[in-house]
Amino acid sequence: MKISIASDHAGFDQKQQLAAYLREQGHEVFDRGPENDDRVDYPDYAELVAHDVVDGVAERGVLVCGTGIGMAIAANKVDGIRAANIVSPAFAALCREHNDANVITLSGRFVDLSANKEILKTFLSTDFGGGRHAGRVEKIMALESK
Ligand SMILES: O=C(CO)[C@H](O)[C@H](O)[C@H](O)COP(=O)(O)O
Repeated sequence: MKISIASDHAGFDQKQQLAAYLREQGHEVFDRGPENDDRVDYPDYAELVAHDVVDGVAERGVLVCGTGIGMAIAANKVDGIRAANIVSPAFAALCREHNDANVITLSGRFVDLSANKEILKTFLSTDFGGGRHAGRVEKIMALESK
């Protein structure tokens, strides 16, 4: 799968490790930065990954900040993005099955690397359930033009 990933300074270490993990798993990874842990502003990186996803450069996006919250708020401002801030594999499965999330945002400060790897694996391997969820996701996307 083609995956775009980025972080801010708080998520930098885990972003590096998660990008390597995804490559080991055979994914094609576009690392949109940053290249070190100097302090940066997370919306700048959320924007890069969100555009990769809506432009079709990547099928999914991964964003890591201190909590994942700021990244989710920022990414969801881009039309076409359904970003979910996830801290457990169960929620990772549900954000795919029910919400067809195309971007996952992770916490680099409150969730450890091995838990985030498990969360990411679940996010990438779970399909959208469709059915009763499809109309709800369509209604979410229609909000962009209201
Ligand atoms: O947006 C966030 C909180 O919702 C992220 O966790 C950021 O990484 C955090 O705000 C960065 O904070 P810092 O004090 O500038 O390191």
